[in-house]
Amino acid sequence: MDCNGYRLENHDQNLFPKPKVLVLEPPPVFIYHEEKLSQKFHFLKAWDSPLPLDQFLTTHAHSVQAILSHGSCPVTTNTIRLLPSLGLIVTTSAGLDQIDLQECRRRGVSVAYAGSLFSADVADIAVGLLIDALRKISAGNRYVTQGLWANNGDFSLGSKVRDWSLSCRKFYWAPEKKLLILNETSQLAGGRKVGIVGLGSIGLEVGKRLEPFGCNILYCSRNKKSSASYPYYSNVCELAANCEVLIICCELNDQTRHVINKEVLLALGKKGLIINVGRGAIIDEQEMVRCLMQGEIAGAGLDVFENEPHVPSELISLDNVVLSPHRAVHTEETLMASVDLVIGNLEAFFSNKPLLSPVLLDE
Ligand SMILES: O=CC(=O)O
Repeated sequence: MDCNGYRLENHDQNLFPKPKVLVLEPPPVFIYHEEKLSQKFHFLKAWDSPLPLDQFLTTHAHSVQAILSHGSCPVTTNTIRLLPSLGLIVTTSAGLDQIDLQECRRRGVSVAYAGSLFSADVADIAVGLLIDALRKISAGNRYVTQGLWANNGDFSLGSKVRDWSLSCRKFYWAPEKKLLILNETSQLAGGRKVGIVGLGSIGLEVGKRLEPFGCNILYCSRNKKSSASYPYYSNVCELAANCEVLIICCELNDQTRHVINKEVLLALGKKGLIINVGRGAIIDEQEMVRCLMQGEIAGAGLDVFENEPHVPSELISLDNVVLSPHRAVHTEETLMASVDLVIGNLEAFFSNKPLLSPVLLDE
């Protein structure tokens, strides 16, 4: 038995009750893997109770030592204050904007999170959205499924992932082949310029995936990264002015809320494309919708929105916008890994051992 009064393995439920963990709203790991999680812990399901949240929390105030949370479930000052025995919040997300970290710091509540568990999956979606928006894959799908192709419609052209400058194009006539040959080596003028906002683990994975496409990567983040050789911009507006695609990979906090504003979008320009796999509120969404509608930017690929699951209706009808339901983080495989990480963190906490993926709160 550990010093919290729990035995995590082979427990007799009467002698050694399972540790109680509060769930405010069920994260996908809980929805898909409740049975596995429930073998070890007793979950108090706030969303399932007829009691109003505050009353539910007050009822269980002294038995809740841990909360299981997720990216779109706020853990507020009020919730933390109503739980005097709370010692841990484990969130299945990499983002932490939904948790009042200041209150956690003040109260000495530890936080565990997903760290870089999902970074590769998120980067895959970022690149997928980019290629889709440039080459109009989803728009093409609609065109075919709506029967427009069969009706002799005209589907508009997309543009290259690898940008070629017209001035460098060279064609020559090869009489033996009776062909007009495009001289590729002499005409590669340099890749499409992609600006990454936030060069953390997701941003680095995005860069790694786009380099083989011949893209020129630029980035902007809080600090210049000594490990990255990409050109650095301290100002996001300058970055936008110097690239054709802007990919948002940073976290949401007071400094990054609406950092992609009208000025940045106009700097990105009429041929510019914006991809967001960070958080919706990093972009001023209303302004982005206006820019898309008025052709101030060329298109967007969006996995996150300001008021999820609500997506501005204007975006739904636009063919230059690709939408995804905030699923960049999850694949079947990472969801399984996420369950193990949640269990590992909760077991560590209830056994007074170091957390597997702690958030460093003392900054
Ligand atoms: O968006 C999801 C996450 O932060 O993990």
